[in-house]
Amino acid sequence: MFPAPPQAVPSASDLSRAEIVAGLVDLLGTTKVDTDEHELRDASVDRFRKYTSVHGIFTGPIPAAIVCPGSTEEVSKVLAFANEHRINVVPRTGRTATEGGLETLVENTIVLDGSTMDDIVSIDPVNMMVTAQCGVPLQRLEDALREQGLTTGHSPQSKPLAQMGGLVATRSIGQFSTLYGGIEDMVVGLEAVFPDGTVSRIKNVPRRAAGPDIRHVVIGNEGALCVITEVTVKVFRYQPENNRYFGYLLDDLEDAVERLRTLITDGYRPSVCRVYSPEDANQHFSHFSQNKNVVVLIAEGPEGIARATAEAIENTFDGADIVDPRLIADWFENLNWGQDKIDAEKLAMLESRNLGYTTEVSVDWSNVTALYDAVMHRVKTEFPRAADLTLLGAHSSHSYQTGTNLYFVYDYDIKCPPEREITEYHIPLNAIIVEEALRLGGSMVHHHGIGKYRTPWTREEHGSAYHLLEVLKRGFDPNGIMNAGTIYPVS
Ligand SMILES: Cc1cc2nc3c(=O)[nH]c(=O)nc-3n(C[C@H](O)[C@H](O)[C@H](O)COP(=O)(O)OP(=O)(O)OC[C@H]3O[C@@H](n4cnc5c(N)ncnc54)[C@H](O)[C@@H]3O)c2cc1C
Repeated sequence: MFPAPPQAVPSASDLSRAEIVAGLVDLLGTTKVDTDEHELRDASVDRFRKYTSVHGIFTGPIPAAIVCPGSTEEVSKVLAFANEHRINVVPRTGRTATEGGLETLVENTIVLDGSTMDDIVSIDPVNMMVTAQCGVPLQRLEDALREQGLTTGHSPQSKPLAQMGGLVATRSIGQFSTLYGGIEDMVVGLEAVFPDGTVSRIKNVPRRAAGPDIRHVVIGNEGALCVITEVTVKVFRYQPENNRYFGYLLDDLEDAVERLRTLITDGYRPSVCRVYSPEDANQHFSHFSQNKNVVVLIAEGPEGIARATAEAIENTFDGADIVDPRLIADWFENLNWGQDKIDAEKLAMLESRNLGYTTEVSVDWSNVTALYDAVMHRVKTEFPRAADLTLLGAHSSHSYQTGTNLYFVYDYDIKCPPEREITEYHIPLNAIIVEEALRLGGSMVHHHGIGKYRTPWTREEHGSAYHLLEVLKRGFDPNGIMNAGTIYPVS
């Protein structure tokens, strides 16, 4: 039995839709309050419902307004107003969310769009940090840093579109994470606004032992506790001239994962460490993958470190078939997704009725291939529409001392009306992967966030520690106005 999609929730507000809009116009003026019907419809979903939305089908509550505050003070005013009148608020920035975090589950929601708060506040090349408002796209920040020979080291595939607020709110991770870490390793300090309008600024210090690390109340909150208005992240020297690219073909997934584990646990940190199953490899590397597992690695950093890392890679993958490094470098050049690829995907979905989604989980080293095998087996034997799958595979793309992630990819032909795509295909596949990750002691979500579609398992994910999450919600959002149904299941 697979879970049902989240259900619409009636508004708890004492104000009508028109009164909410009028109140927002009073606070911000008409130019910052958008009630255009098409914009509102689009704002009711994210990429979890990309197939239904491309067909113009919007079945959930349509928000009352999209507001675009120009300052932290205006964010504070909007939240205080929403809190007083119990209006649901969904924050957004780059709108690349994939897990339903942007769905407006409650009637007459306010969508709070931070993308117009887009100043790069300061670049500090001495103390190696950059401060940016929530609406700065990561690509723009990187371009500005690279002019000074610097980089954030953060490179999610959505870098051209995703913005700093959303990147921090989802605990995002980039392709070079094994060297630079996830966003949680990069955030030095930040500013956030809480539902009652309180503005909290966590100062920038190299480290401190002044109680629990309160940055982590904000990082990964997915708009369910507060709105992030500004962030400061570390920067590093950008030295691509030292990069060395590696590719290998291996017959056996377990062998590939074991060599990766050896490399990492021996203490090496290539920026990129990826192992693709043969099925997944075929969609990226059909020109050389030969139906084998493909390993992709990049050694980077200061010259001496890059050289030592490269030597360790060559030793660890000794005996595997070597791929021409130029093929790996070329592949990286075209990996990121801008608006052009999103638009092309929309056209393709309409023309071909074939769609691809992903579910990313993590697990310790001992259980990587067990998880892969279990998911492949269950999907093939239990998923009622297995015959419609055109791709099912996985890759590991972010590795740690104790384990790695598995990023499952699945494409399918849609042989049902568009409005049933989610329940017939996406939810069952997502459920199988999440259940198997939890069964093997892993995490049900590695980097996309819980959104609204993995909430059936939030309690199981956290076990007895779910209590801590509940206390955070009660403490920071007692009226339950922040992004209802995200992280926390609707009660
Ligand atoms: C093609 C593609 C590739 C992707 N690749 C990666 C990848 O490599 N790594 C990765 O980690 N993710 C990836 N993602 C997922 C997505 O890009 C990330 O989750 C990203 O961090 C979202 O940032 P955003 O600015 O688009 O946020 P949005 O989509 O606007 O919002 C995401 C979530 O954060 C909340 N939120 C947004 N802004 C704020 C704020 N200011 N304060 C509080 N809450 C807020 C929203 O309510 C929502 O729940 C990819 C997505 C796509 C479409």
